[in-house]
Amino acid sequence: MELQHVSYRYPGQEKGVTDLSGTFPIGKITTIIGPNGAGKSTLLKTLSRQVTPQSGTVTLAGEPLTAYTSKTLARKIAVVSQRHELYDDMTVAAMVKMGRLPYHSLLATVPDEEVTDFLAQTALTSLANAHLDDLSGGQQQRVWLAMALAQEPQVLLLDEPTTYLDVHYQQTLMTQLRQLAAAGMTVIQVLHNINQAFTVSDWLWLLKDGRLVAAGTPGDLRQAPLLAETFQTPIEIVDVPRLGPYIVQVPEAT
Ligand SMILES: Nc1ncnc2c1ncn2[C@@H]1O[C@H](COP(=O)(O)OP(=O)(O)OP(=O)(O)O)[C@@H](O)[C@H]1O
Repeated sequence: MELQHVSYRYPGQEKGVTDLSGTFPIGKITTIIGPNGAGKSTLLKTLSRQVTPQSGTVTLAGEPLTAYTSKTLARKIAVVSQRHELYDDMTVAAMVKMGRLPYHSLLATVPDEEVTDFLAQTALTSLANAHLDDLSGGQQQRVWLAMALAQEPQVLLLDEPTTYLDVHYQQTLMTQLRQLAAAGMTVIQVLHNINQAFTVSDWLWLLKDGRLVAAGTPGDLRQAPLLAETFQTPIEIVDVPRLGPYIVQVPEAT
């Protein structure tokens, strides 16, 4: 995916994203980082066509996003959503079947076999008949991932996917994202955990005040002054045995 001079302002607001240009490499994990309100979620919304930029172009495989029909786009781009109470009555299997809708006209005509693999990949097989409101936050998060995978997308977008996950499942998810990228999927996520972002990603976008401050490999962006300035907090990079360089927030000098 590529952005060229993309700007989006929320209706009647000054806030949003401004003049973003750059690429999201195919088959790689790109993580968008930056302080609260930097425009990370807004950028993801421009990539999923949830919002349409007032200026600039977002392209997928060389075509502007606006050229795709909704159904075609749903076969190319999937979003791992956050929890939504609207679906509490649905079973896990029915939710994952919804992910197959870009390939069928009706939910009722999606064969059970089509969701088996996606349930297995997300360790949900034994919960297939459970209702969403009977699941823990972490289990629900896996349902959203299973739905997105059922779309068999080229691009997977995730907004803070580790929010409801314990450290074990955070690690499991990051490993799974690495496997999906290795299989050719373009993974684009927003993370607040900066060390997780630097560890798991091939490419990073650093945003602040709606603008792109820097984009590059973790090695390019692992610079204490750049991160301290962007996050407005004192930062040092320390070498942790068996872990490598680690970004730590240090107390303000008194
Ligand atoms: N629906 C909305 N209507 C109006 N302004 C919005 C809306 N959503 C976000 N904004 C504003 O746009 C700017 C960017 O918000 P965005 O949610 O993209 O930031 P973010 O980097 O994802 O923040 P956070 O880390 O806090 O989730 C912020 O100033 C925010 O107040």
